[in-house]
Amino acid sequence: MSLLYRLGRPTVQAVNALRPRCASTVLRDCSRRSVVDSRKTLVTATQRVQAAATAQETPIEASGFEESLVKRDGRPIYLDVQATAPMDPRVIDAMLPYMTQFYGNPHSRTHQYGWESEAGVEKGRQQVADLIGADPKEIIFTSGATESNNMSVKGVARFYKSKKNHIITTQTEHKCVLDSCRVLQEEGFDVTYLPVKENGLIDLQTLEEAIRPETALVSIMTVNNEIGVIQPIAEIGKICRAKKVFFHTDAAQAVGKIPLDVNAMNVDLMSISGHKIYGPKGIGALYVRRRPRVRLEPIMSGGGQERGLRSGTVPTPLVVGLGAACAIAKEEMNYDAARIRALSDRLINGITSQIEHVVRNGDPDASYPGCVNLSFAYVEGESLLMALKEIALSSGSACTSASLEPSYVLRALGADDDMAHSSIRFGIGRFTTEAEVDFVVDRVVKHVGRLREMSPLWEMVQEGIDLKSIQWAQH
Ligand SMILES: Cc1ncc(COP(=O)(O)O)c(C=O)c1O
Ligand code: FES
Repeated sequence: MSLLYRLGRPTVQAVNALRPRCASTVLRDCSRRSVVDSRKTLVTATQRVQAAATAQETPIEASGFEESLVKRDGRPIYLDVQATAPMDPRVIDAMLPYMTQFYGNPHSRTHQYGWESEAGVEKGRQQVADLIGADPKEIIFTSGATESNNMSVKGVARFYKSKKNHIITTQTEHKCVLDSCRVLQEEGFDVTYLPVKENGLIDLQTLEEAIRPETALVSIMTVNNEIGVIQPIAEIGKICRAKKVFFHTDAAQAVGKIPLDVNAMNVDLMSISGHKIYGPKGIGALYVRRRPRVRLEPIMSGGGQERGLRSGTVPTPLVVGLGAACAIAKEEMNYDAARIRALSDRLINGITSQIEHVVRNGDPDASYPGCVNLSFAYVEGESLLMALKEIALSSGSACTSASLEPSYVLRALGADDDMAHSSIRFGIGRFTTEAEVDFVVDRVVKHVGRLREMSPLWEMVQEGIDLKSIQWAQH
């Protein structure tokens, strides 16, 4: 059988040695898209990759790091787990029999192949439900969090359209929530985009005041994908329940990473994504509360699978993989959390103890430690990303990484454009090692230092000039 089977229960080291070849650099992700940068020149992602490859780099001193510890296959270190995470080999182990042996259609009721497959799907449903304190009947399988978010926002709004026409969300949601809201606005709905405070968190009183008798839904994400802040979900749930408004949360970056309980938190709809929790891509789930019952208009029409809410044959191997990923996350959440926090502290302390003018974006306490977003003043984020080509990083979300526009999330926090342009997101996950973090700290410190030495602004700062006092010539 496969190498995975021969390994038995993998250790972190074994898992790391086997790390799937999925490290997509931010630049490669968007190879077919072209974008207009803030200076209005057309830049294709391919050109940017070439620029990165040919970037003239002043050689930096040998680091003294054992290269073999951090470079397993000659590819960059993967520090972009918010974009996607490598699959846990135990997940692949669970999925394989459903691709080889148990390949029946889970909706076939007339023979054993169907029953076997159905049993796999129902086990997966139970495992997903167990992770968030739900009943398995409340779990609907989808293709990912994008679909779950579309279903929740558009589905609830459209179902209750005759009675209610107002939706509340925040300015820092994932694009798929924001764009679903824009579509609803075109259909005549009214949407409130709540601002966030400087620390990235919403103000609960502002939320409460925004709720009207005609509000159908509040949609607020649990963990932000760019800055890692954790919104006060239980408090938001309490407010929504008291006001009898449905509460949806996009928990794509939170499920399996922090403890969540849909009942304790009064969540009515919760979006889940497989590939953010070391499961397969192309699968996700939506928790839909049964009591009090949430109704939604389905987006997909067809065979009426998934309680009529999501027609289409349920992909058994993917569901089994998502279930296994949830079961592992539940089992190992405390272990992972402690490891990731230690690595995160190591990264932040390593960088901030050696370079000044580094700002951590987002509330340092109410945040998931595996998502560290830092702004390096007087350094252009894009240049730093290109210099750090030994590390797969992103300046924000993968979907918008082709754009050189500063992040709308950082802007919503009130960051000025310069700081928003100089930000980098470090994503630490289950398979990140200490040696990798040390390597990253070493490279970041060296390259930030080198880029600052080339910056006239940095020179002025060193000379004690207050940049804010300068009258720049206007052309
Ligand atoms: C917060 C958040 N919501 C939704 C998504 C979309 O998830 P999926 O790729 O499963 O559609 C992502 C992925 O980037 C995310 O980070
Ligand atoms: S993949 Fe995360 S923002 Fe699109």
